[in-house]
Amino acid sequence: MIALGCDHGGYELKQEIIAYLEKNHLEYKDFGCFSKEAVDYPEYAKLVGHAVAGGECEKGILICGTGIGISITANKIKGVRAALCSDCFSAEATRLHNDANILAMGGRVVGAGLALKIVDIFLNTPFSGDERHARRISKIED
Ligand SMILES: O=C[C@H](O)[C@H](O)[C@H](O)COP(=O)(O)O
Repeated sequence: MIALGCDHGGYELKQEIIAYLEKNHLEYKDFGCFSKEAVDYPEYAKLVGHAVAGGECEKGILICGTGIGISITANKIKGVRAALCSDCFSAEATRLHNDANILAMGGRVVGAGLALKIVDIFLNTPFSGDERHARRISKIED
């Protein structure tokens, strides 16, 4: 199950991601927001962050205008490793090296074509399992 959340700056891109997930028969839970009306991104970062950290959802995707505020907020929740990505290399590396469990993007930064490629890579790249990366992640958790 993939947790989705956004603010008004990420709403349109989230709709594109929902279409992608549905096309690929991937289960998701949408925590809002549900329109382009202005809202406060910390509310949605909190909902998605807790859903992922608590185990209700395996991964999450958060989108605000830049992806910055929503990722800053999500990373304050213990157990969340949110990665702000605007390129494919980072999306792959953060899964391989950081075992990131939330992808953050900026709806005002990346176009839908690139964003969907980033989502695809993020969802389909496993953690490498390398000892050095596991050791560093455990230091994050500490
Ligand atoms: O980091 C914050 C996000 O990019 C927000 O989406 C952004 O600050 C919202 O800006 P505004 O209220 O001007 O639409």
